[in-house]
Amino acid sequence: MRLHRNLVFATIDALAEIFNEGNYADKVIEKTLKRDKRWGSRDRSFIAETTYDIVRWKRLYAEIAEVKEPYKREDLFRMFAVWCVLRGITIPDWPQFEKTPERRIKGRFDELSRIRKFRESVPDWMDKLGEEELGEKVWTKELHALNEQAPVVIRANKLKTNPKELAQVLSEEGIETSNLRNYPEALVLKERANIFKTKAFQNGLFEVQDASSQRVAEFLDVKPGMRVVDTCAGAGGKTLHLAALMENKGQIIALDIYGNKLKELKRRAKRAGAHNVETRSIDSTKVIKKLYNSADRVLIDAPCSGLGVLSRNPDAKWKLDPEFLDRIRKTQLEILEQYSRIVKEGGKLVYATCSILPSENQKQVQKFLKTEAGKPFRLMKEKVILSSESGYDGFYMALLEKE
Ligand SMILES: C[S@@+](CC[C@H](N)C(=O)[O-])C[C@H]1O[C@@H](n2cnc3c(N)ncnc32)[C@H](O)[C@@H]1O
Repeated sequence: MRLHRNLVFATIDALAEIFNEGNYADKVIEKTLKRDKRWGSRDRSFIAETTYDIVRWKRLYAEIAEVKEPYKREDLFRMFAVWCVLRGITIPDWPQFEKTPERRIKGRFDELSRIRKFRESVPDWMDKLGEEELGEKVWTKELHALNEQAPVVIRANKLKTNPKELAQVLSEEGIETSNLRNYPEALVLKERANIFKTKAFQNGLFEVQDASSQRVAEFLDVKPGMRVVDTCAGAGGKTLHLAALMENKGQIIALDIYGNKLKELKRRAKRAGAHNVETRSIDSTKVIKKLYNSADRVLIDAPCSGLGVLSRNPDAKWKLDPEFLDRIRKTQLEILEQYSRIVKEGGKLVYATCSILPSENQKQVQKFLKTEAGKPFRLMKEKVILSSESGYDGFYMALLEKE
């Protein structure tokens, strides 16, 4: 691989913004890719993938390069040189890479690879917590899986198409996919591509949604004609899936505390042809109280650490901290206690997170069942999806019935 100066410089600029200014990697990359219209798809994927790679391996690379935060530009070039050496890419003879100690880099890599927190590149506190909660064996395997690049999975929108037909349409647009066994609506891309540009996407034939995430709406056991409340709907990944499972019949009320996310949800629902979705912003407790005892099904896709989706969002390793986790666990329990009241008698509730920590998952459900609001509920089943076992995101979901 020959490195192009403008692409490497764009990557270094993006890294400076992510590491030193604390901006979100996806947003920074999106902005960086708009910088030069002449960049083709290969150039764009070089910038995106290299930036994500160096974000993912930040601790390991910084340790090998012997640099400390806040990183100066020359430090970022040193980390970039580590990336090159470990991938067997010839270092260009630019002044920025003068005297790159290739042998020393390889030696340091071998040394540090013996220690999990360096090998898998995570902060000390996260490594300790993961081991405490999951045990040494599971955490080691899981962490390794969460450092793999995530495959691109899409969900065929059954309101408009089916996986077979969609695969054909995408193939005609030059995008090859394969089926995913046991995931009835999913297709996985054989090669990464900018699928948002396809006509199929613009016509609402699919959504990008990880395979594990596609399990959540299924778990809620919805039927056409039901009244369903999606309480933490965000931009509507699961809402749209629910609409498809309900064949557009019945009612879905999508809630979130952020109005801008719900705006995006509405745009996506229109594209997907989902007509039974109504959005409501939670701007006071009244919004929730008005819905008490009214829904056949309630989904709580709770805000969480996102530790199950590190392969998609490696940035979270550096943005999360133990205080945030404490706060989010409190919020999760409050949400469970309040929003569960929306379920009517005989109705069902799914509590889901994209975390793999029992303290955000099973333990929260157990705590909830002991509260006043939890008393009428019975845990019907729960599913723990580990990335190391499924090959997709880590997720948790619990189905509860109100008796
Ligand atoms: C895991 S995300 C939801 C993802 C979304 N369901 C999807 O499938 O695309 C959690 C969502 O909860 C929202 N949220 C955070 N605190 C909340 C609260 N107290 N009540 C309702 N929603 C909340 C966040 O804005 C975020 O959109």
